[in-house]
Amino acid sequence: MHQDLLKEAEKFINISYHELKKSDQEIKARLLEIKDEINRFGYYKHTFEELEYGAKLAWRNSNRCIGRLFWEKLNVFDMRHLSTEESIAHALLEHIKYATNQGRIRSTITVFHQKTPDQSIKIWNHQLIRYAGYQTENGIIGDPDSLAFTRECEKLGWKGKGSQFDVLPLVVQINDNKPYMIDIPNDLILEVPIHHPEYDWFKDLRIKWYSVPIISSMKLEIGGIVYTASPFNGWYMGTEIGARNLADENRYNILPKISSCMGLDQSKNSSLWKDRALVELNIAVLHSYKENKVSIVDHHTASHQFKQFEENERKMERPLTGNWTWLIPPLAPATSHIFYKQYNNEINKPNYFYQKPPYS
Ligand code: HEM
Ligand SMILES: N=C(Nc1cccc(CNC[C@@H]2CCCN2)c1)c1cccs1
Repeated sequence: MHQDLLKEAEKFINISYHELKKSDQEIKARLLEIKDEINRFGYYKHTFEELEYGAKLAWRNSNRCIGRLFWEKLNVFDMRHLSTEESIAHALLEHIKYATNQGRIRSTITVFHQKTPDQSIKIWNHQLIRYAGYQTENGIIGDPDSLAFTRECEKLGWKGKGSQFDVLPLVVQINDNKPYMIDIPNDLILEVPIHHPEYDWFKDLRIKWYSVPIISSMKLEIGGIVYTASPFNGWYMGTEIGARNLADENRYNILPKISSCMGLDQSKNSSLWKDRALVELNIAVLHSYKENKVSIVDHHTASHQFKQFEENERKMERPLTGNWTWLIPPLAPATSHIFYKQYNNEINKPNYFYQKPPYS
């Protein structure tokens, strides 16, 4: 058991210290320290520099991520010293504030204490900011993806307003303690009303989305150490909102409404009414975020940025890994160079991984 941990630690220290241009001397010394710590405690503690670079490497190794050109620009908040639910929840609110930055979104990760035999920290939210989903006798209100988590929050005493866009509370759990739940203050939640640059009726659909996607359900693994609470954010690619979150039938499913307002013929597939509604919805999303000065990237620009990332990695003689099925954008995929290439989907570490949900 400690052998694997030591092996993972050695691989990580060798890669990171080499890239950080440290001497062989330093590498050897650090490895001795870690070996000793593992022998005494069964795990070891990262320096801040190791944690910071490890979080960046994990982003660079995220095969499904099209946004990796900016992997070196990640703001890392070290919150490993926090040991109470209240202080952890407060740090999450600070993360939301700092990352949002009034719309000039800053890629940020907050890392809480590593998993050890006597301490595990779990954030129950999928994303720090997300809308509730309610099952009612006449269908689902809100985000169907949130049905299970919304029920957990209600079990913990939360009561939503029952609207299409109720922001869920934060839920933090240490070990097997009763989960700690708090509402996010409204002034911390920056949202964008979705309007269309030409179709004035679009605003009557009364749809909006939140500015900052902050993934809080994945774990970060660096050199054999697992950080089960390590929420991270970037900014949205428009298609995530316009081609999936608002468009999927099992999400907000608004294409039929848009198509009716556009007066399209929904009686036959070949009118491509779905495609026309999709394009206008995605134009509206990009237009609205830009109008509100909230960071967003269109899928064409994001593809070009990813191409630059590929070139940088080749120049640095690092083998590129990627997951084609996630990298191609869901809208006009064949207009992206990604569509025409194959990618090695090998999983390198450090990386971000799914973990089993704390509730079920
Ligand atoms: C800066 C702007 C960024 C953009 C535009 C971006 C874009 C994306 C998109 C579009 C996806 C696919 C998501 C989906 O289809 O559900 C994705 C996946 C992913 N991104 Fe990025 N990303 C960015 C930054 C980051 C950062 C800062 C991290 C971590 C430090 C990150 C880690 C990941 C991971 C781990 C996945 C895979 C998630 C999964 O497997 O469910 N990304 N990214
Ligand atoms: N732009 C983003 N999008 C993103 C990134 C990772 C994961 C997700 C959520 N993906 C899960 C959904 C639900 C199933 C398929 N997609 C979104 C970012 C979120 C956090 C950093 S970047």
